[in-house]
Amino acid sequence: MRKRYKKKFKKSFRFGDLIFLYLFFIFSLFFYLNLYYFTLPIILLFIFIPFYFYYYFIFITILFLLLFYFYYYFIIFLHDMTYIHVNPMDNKNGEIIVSIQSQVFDGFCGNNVGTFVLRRRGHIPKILNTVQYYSKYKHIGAEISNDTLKNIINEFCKDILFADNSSNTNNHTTTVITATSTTNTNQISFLTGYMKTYDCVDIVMNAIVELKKKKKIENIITNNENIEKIQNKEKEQVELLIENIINLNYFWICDPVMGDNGRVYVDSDVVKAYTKATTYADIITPNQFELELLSNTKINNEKDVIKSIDQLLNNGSKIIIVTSVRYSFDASNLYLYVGFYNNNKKLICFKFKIPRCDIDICGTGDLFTSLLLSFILKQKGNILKIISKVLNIMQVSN
Ligand SMILES: Nc1ncnc2c1ncn2[C@@H]1O[C@H](COP(=O)(O)OP(=O)(O)O)[C@@H](O)[C@H]1O
Ligand SMILES: Cc1ncc(COP(=O)(O)O)c(CN)c1O
Repeated sequence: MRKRYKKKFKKSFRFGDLIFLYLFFIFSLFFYLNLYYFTLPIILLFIFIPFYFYYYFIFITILFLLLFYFYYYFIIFLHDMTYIHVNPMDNKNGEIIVSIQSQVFDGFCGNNVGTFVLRRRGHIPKILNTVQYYSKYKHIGAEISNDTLKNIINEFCKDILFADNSSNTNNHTTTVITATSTTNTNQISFLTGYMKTYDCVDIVMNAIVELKKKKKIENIITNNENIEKIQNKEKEQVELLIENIINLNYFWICDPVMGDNGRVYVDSDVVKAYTKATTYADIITPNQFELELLSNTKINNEKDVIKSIDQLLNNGSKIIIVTSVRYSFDASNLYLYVGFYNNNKKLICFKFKIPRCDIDICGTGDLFTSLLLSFILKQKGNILKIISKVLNIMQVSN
C-alpha cells in the first residue's frame, strides 16, 4: 500500500509540473479577467481540493494563496499611492470650482482636459464652455453669445449670494441650490482659459470682480508682525506659503490663452481685455508669447522675463507663472518662472528647468492650470512644492 502510494506520488510529481502550469494559466486568466477579488481564493481552493491528498499540492496551494494575498494587497497599496480616493459626489468641504474654457468635438484642450483632470482628482467643477469648436486646430463651430454668457454667470452669482443670505438668516424654506446653501460659499475658485472675444473676457472678469465685491472678499493681508518674529530661514518659508500670497477662499486662475510661438488664435483686441484682467486675477499663467503680448516686451533673456513679471504684478495680480520660456541658446530645455511680491513688496522669482520634448503640443497649458488649481486646493502650503508636483505629472519622457 505504501509502495503504491509512493509510486503514484513519484508519477504524479512529473505530472504535477503540468498541473502547476495549468494552475498558473488559470491564475493568469483570472487576473486577466480582473477577477482577483475575494472570490478567487475560494475558486482556487475548489480547484485544488482534488489534489489535496498529495502534500506537494497542499504546499503549492498554500503558497499560491499567500502569494495571491500579498499580490492583492500590493496592488491595493500601489493604487492608493497613485490615486486619490475621493467620492466625486462627496463635496463635504464645500468647495466651488468654476471652469470657464473652450470645448472641442475632437481632441484634448480646454474643458475637455481641465474638467476631466479636476473630476479625476475628486473635484466637482461647474462647467461653462466659451466655444464649441471642431478641434483645437480647426476653429469651426460657435462661440457662446454675450447674452447666454451673461445669463448663466448672473444666475450663478445670484445663487451664490442667495446661498449666503439663506445661510445667514437660516431661511431654508425657499428653493434654489439647497446643496450649496449648506456649504461654505466663500470657497470659490475660478479657472478661466480660452475665450475668443474681448466681450467674453470682459463679461467673465466683471462678474468675478462684482462677486468679490458683493461677498466682501478681502485680498490676503499677511500678518507682518508674526513674520518678523520668525527667524530668517523660516521667514523665507512663510513667504512661500500660497495662503500668504493669495486668498485661498476665493481666487481666480486666469490663463490668458491668446497664442503660442507667434500664432494668435483669438480676436486681436483680447490682449486689451487680458491686460485689464491682470489687475484682478490672482494667478496668471501666460506662456512666453502671451507674456510678451501682456507686457509688450520681447523676451530674449531672463532679465526680460523678470521685468515683464514685475510689470504684471504691479498691475495687481498676485502670482505670475510663466509656464514655458524657450531660449535660443538652450534648445533642449524649457524654463518655467514663478514670481510674486513678498511682504515688503520685494519681487521673489524662481525658475524651474524642464527637459523639452521636441514637439509642440496644444492643450498642455490647460492640463497645467487644472492640476495647479487642484494642488492649490488639496495641498496648499509652499508654492514651489505645488508647482513641482504639477510638473512631475506633466513630465513626459522623450
Ligand atoms: N515640448 C514640451 N516638452 C516638455 N514639456 C512641455 C512641452 N510643452 C509643454 N510642456 C509642459 O506643459 C506646460 C505648459 O506648456 P505651455 O506650452 O507653456 O502652455 P500653453 O499650452 O499655454 O502654451 C509647461 O510648463 C511644460 O511643463
Ligand atoms: C479651442 C482651444 N482651446 C484652448 C486652447 C489652449 O491650448 P493651450 O493649453 O495649448 O494654451 C487652444 C489652443 N490651441 C484652443 O484652440
